[in-house]
Formats: sequence, C-alpha cells, structure tokens
Amino acid sequence: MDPSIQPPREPNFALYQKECFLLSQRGSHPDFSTRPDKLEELAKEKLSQGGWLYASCNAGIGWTDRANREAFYKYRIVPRMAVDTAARDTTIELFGHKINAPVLFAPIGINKIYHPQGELNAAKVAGELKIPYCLSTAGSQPIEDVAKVNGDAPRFFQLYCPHDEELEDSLLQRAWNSGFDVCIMTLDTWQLAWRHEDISQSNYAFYRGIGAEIGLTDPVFKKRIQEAGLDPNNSEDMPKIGEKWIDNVWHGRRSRNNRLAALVKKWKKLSNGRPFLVKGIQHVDDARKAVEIGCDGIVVSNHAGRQVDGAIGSLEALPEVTVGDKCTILFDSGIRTGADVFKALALGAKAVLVGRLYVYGMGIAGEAGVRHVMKSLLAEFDILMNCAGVKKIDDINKSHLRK
Ligand SMILES: Cc1cc2nc3c(=O)[nH]c(=O)nc-3n(C[C@H](O)[C@H](O)[C@H](O)COP(=O)(O)O)c2cc1C
Ligand SMILES: O=C(O)C(=O)c1ccccc1
Repeated sequence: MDPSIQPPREPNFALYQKECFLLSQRGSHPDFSTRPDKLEELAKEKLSQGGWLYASCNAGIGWTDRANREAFYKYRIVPRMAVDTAARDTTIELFGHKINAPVLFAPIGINKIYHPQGELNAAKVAGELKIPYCLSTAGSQPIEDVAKVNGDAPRFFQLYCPHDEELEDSLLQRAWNSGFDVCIMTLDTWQLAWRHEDISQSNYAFYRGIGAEIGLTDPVFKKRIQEAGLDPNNSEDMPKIGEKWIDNVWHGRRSRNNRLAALVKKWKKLSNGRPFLVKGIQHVDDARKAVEIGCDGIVVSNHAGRQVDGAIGSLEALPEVTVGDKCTILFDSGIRTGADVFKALALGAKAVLVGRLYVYGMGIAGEAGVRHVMKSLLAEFDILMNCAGVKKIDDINKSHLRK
C-alpha cells in the first residue's frame, strides 16, 4: 500500500487487519477467531466447565441476554459516502484522559476461573492499547498488582458497596493510591440473580475462596478474618473466608441507595473531585437521580442480561436515558462487533464497555487471547468508520442510524 494514501497516525487499529491477513497466509494464524460466535465456541471448548458456565450464565431463561442482541439488530447503519476518511481518528477524551478508542474493559469478577493470571491479562492489554481498564471489587488479583501491569493507561475501580464502612474506606483508599481515579458503583447486583445453571452446579467460586483476593490483601478485611478466628493460610478456612468476603461486600444490611449521595461525596473528597459513576441504569428517572446526587456519569447497562430476566435490551434504554447534556453516558451489555460500538455511540454513548468478549479471549489464550479479541474489535470499528464514511468519533450521531 502506498503510505501516502493513509497518512501515518496513532493509533492505527485497522493495521491489525493486515496482520491477520498475513498470519493466516503463513498458516500461523493464532487458534482464535475474529467471529464472536466462534470465539464463544472456542471458549466453551477451552474453559473449565465451571469457568464456561459462570461466564455464559444469564438470569433466568436468558431472555434479557437475547433482548440485548436483538436490540442491536433493530438498528441499521446508514453509510455515508464521499467523506474523506483516510486519516480517521478513533481517540476520545474521557474524564480528562486521552484514550485510543471509545472502548473500555468492563469490570468482570473472579478472572482466575478463566486463566491463572486472571485480571492481569486484561489489565496489561488495556495498558498497551491505552484504553481504560475497570477492576471489579470481585477481582481475583490484588488492586496494587493490577495497577502495576496496567502501565500508564487510565484505571477505573468498580465498587460493590460493602456494608462494612471501614472496609469500604479501605478499598477506596487502596484504589486511589494505586491510580484508579474513576469510581463506578454497580447498582444492579445487590445479590446475584437466579441463574439456573450456576445454581444447579453450585458454581460459585467465591465459596471456594476464589475471588476474595482483594479482601485477603486488605488490612481491614484481614482484621475481620482474624476477629472471626479464621486463618487464610489454612485451606480448610478458605470457604468460610470466601463466604465472609461475599457477606461483607454484597449481602449488605446497611441501607443502600440513600447512602449513595454520601458515597459520591466521600469519593470526591478522597480523589480531589475525580468522577463517580453509577452502573446498571435503564430508566431515565434513575439517570436523573444519579445526576441530582452529583454523579459525573452513568453506565447504561443490564449487567449482560445476568440480573433481571425478561428485561428490555440495554440498547433500547440508551436513547431513552436523556441526560447526555448533564453527565457522561457510557453503555454496555451485548457489544460483540465494531458495528455494535458504532450503534451505541450513535445513540448517545460516549464510550462502551466490553465484557464477555474479552473473557472469552482470556479463556482461549490468556493475555494473547485478550489482545487478539480487543485488537480485532478496535480494528473492526476503525475499518467500519472508514467504510461508513465517518472521520472522527464526534461525527457519529443519530443520522447514521435507522430503526
Ligand atoms: C462473567 C461476568 C462477570 C461479571 N462481573 C461483574 C462484576 O464483578 N462487577 C460488575 O459491575 N459487573 C460485572 N459484570 C457485568 C459487566 O461489567 C458488564 O456490565 C457486562 O458484561 C457487559 O455486557 P457484555 O458482557 O455483553 O459485554 C460481569 C459480567 C460477566 C459476564
Ligand atoms: O457474576 C456477576 O455478574 C458478578 O457481577 C459477580 C459478582 C460476584 C463475583 C463475581 C462476579
């Protein structure tokens, strides 16, 4: 290709297309696919039964998961021609950070059930790609270790609000000290939903002590363990420690939503005013409430269809949540392709979070799998922008979509 046709620019995700072409010509294309359905099949083959079940499990009979995908199908892109898109720009500014694409790693708990290095795989790749990594409170690697491999890319911390306030303070402080400068509190998962497959297989890793790593490295939680006479060095105590972690973080007895405003203030004070978001919003009134209590953004999400069975597709909620002039709107649940990213942006999202896709990549090939999946998604999105006649992210709007 004549380099003058495509002026050099950073990042050029579309180049990954060429990399894939060449690798497959040499017969050395990695054993993963660029098709999301195929990735899912490969992940199913590679993952442990428990890992696969946990990643793929939905609330109830899976109707919300289906609705998430169907919502994308209902919108079609209207490509535009005669736009000079040779030098596209996929970068955006998000909460003061310049990032390479409007895509984030969604917070996903207990990654060690997908790969021994767990969250480190994804945090490392996020750092390379310069897109934000969001660590879950239910992560299976300590906050500090995740930060170390993430380089200088932005880091967000997802909070499952502990009912132990001292523990909450400690988690937020640790996150802040480790450079996580945006806090996202998840509102849709005060308990795990009725998920048939997980229930029938008793598939809850945290009751086997996996997923309590952030607790086990926390001074306050360590004190709680000691007070309960439990020993983290004794493997027989691990199920009880896991249970204690879950009980401290989720099965909260403290009143919930009326504490939110105080939590926003707490984070703002600790972080000198850095952003606080709530995740799991599907109704405009809840979005307005979030703005009222001082949130800087919301994540329109239904937790990948894992919480309320029979709910609307998350993308259906996106155009209804009309607070885009008052706060930043992020979106997730069901993103599988570059076109999906494009549609969510056209409907008002500033950026999207990706969950299962990268989990499947991790299950297939650890860090290399995450890298492949995310680079493929970003390349596909970049190339779609070129083909659909869009030069930069801000140019994507409702006029590019038809329902
Ligand atoms: C296996 C799995 C674990 C998850 N764990 C968390 C979590 O710990 N905290 C959280 O806020 N959301 C969690 N989520 C929800 C994701 O952050 C995100 O909302 C969702 O995965 C996006 O949909 P997608 O997977 O279709 O991209 C989890 C989702 C999955 C699939
Ligand atoms: O399974 C989930 O959806 C989730 O949010 C979670 C909660 C606790 C531990 C791991 C994941």
